[in-house]
Amino acid sequence: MPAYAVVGATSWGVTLAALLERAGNDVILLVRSELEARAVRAAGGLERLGAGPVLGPRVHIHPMPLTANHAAGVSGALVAVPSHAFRAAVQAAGLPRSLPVVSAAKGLDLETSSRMTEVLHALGYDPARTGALSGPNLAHEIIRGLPAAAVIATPDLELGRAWQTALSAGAFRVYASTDVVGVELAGALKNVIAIAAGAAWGLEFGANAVAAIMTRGLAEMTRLGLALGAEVATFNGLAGVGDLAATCFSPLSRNRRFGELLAAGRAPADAVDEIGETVEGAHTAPVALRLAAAAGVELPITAEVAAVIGGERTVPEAMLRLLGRPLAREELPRR
Ligand SMILES: NC(=O)c1ccc[n+]([C@@H]2O[C@H](COP(=O)([O-])OP(=O)(O)OC[C@H]3O[C@@H](n4cnc5c(N)ncnc54)[C@H](O)[C@@H]3O)[C@@H](O)[C@H]2O)c1
Ligand SMILES: O=P(O)(O)OC[C@H](O)CO
Repeated sequence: MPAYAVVGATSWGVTLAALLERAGNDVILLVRSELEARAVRAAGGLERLGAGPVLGPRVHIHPMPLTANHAAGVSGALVAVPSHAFRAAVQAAGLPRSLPVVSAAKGLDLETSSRMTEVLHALGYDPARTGALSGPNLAHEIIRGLPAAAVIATPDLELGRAWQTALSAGAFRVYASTDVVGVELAGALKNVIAIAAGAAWGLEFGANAVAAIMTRGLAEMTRLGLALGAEVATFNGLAGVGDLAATCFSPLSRNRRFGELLAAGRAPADAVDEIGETVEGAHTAPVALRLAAAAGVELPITAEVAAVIGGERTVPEAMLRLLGRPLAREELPRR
């Protein structure tokens, strides 16, 4: 029986463990402590997912690290912790360096501006066997069995096909890609644009304004992606426009809700506390700006989001600055 490891009993980690099990795999869910293992076993998952027990008998919940005994039967690992905890979680998980490892996180490393697969490479994992999973994937919907699609990017399409089979279960459909850079960048950058969309919802600007933010946001995500070696098509796919749409429109999105709270005048730290879960875009905005400056690319929406998070201006001031930019031709990145 194929077996896979999932690192992190987060909303997405538990959902991925459930999907792998539903697709017929044995799963080892690696958690931070025996105490956490007991809590996840007792709940059959995570209470905050609001779906009741979702993990069956083929999901084995163990504290990190992966033991040599368990590692022998594992075909691959998915890492589903927030990007700020990614490096430490991978180190603690003790995954063999030869194992295919996929990042399911949607963020960039604050210290090094790296993508999560670059963090894996820096830790000694084989670039040919690492990849990224992304797409319009709100865990709360997927865990209830609602239809959704994702994209898994690996340098080698054969490896991607194996992941597709491992993860596609019921109404969850996984597509394969070889554009690791694009899938990772799209997944991270869309969170920042979703904060701006949330702010527009919070100010009751309406669907026209949100659609404009999404469209111009997609243009700046694509510009940066192209400058960093991604393919334009990826930004028109599930990891790009697909995830951007889900995140900007769904009230379930933490990034959107964060933007709404900022628009209501909440301090960024208070808004994160109130949400009580991961808000990746808040960390990604300044990193994206650093990458853009180094690549000579302009990211106007991201810059305003970073300025609001940095306490330099209020949401209404940021919106006025975006609306007051010089009139321009509608340039859409194509290459
Ligand atoms: N939740 C979703 O719908 C969803 C969907 C797709 C991708 N993602 C991505 O998955 C990553 C994790 O997000 P999430 O929503 O599943 O997280 P979450 O908000 O459910 O959990 C984050 C919290 O989990 C706890 N945690 C558990 N194990 C941890 C570990 N090993 N290291 C650090 N913290 C740990 C911490 O308390 C942390 O604050 C993010 O990068 C997110 O963008 C999330
Ligand atoms: O709740 P968010 O904003 O972190 O979004 C979750 C997923 O990334 C949506 O695809």
